[in-house]
Amino acid sequence: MAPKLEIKSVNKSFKRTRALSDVSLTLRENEFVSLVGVSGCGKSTLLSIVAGLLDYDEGDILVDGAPMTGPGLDRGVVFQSYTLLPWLTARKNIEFALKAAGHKGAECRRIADEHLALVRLAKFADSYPHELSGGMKQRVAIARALSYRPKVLLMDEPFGALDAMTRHEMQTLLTRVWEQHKLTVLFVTHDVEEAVYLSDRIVAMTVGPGRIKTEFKVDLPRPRTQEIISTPEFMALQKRVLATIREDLVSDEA
Ligand SMILES: Nc1ncnc2c1ncn2[C@@H]1O[C@H](COP(=O)(O)OP(=O)(O)OP(=O)(O)O)[C@@H](O)[C@H]1O
Repeated sequence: MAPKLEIKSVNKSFKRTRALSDVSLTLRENEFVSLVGVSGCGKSTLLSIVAGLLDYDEGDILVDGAPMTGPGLDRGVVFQSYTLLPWLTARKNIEFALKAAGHKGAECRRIADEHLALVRLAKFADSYPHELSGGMKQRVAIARALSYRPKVLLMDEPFGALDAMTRHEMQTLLTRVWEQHKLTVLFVTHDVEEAVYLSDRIVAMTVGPGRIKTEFKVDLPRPRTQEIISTPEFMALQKRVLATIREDLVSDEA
């Protein structure tokens, strides 16, 4: 299948820190890939670079075969902090993004409502962000990122600020939306269970400098429900990924 996102030999240094060293990664169409690794291994740096929000020193990034030159509507971005505009309702937040993508009047409303229904928030279309819970705000952010049909969805710890129950609900919702919409997703998380549950492939990064260490293919059947978390296959893979990350914690302490 054709690659949707190609990251080729990317290097990035901040003043004193070599944040990324020769990072290469390719995502196929409809592939869900998670980045995991100890704090400081460069996960967020890589995602911000791919989003076009951060410069990089060397390398190439291609989205659907075209060189990436900055932020663009070919990539949808969802961060941990809810990036909704507080003075706009849920619907207007989505319409705002759709207008930027070139959609007009009634069409914006139709697409916004369709995506609010997708994340089960149809009844909250006229609510302002301060009237919504954390999970609801993040659902609006996901609806907004999907509304303009990006080629790739970039998510940085999108459920990190949510309580465990809401987090599980959001994971289930994201899996459902991913299955319906055939999305290509690059997902950053600290939570290995979340990575195994959601992903087709898990890429473990390592520190000093940040680079790719190992990849794990997730061969668990789909569609997945939360019950899969307690199966021996799931737990065995989770253990292997955790062991790889823990090696870095041990070498840090040594
Ligand atoms: N704006 C910046 N200025 C200087 N150094 C930075 C900056 N942003 C990140 N770094 C450094 O780059 C390295 C990678 O940071 P990054 O935030 O990408 O890691 P991470 O894996 O996402 O960490 P975490 O899991 O804690 O979010 C770290 O050493 C960090 O200190």
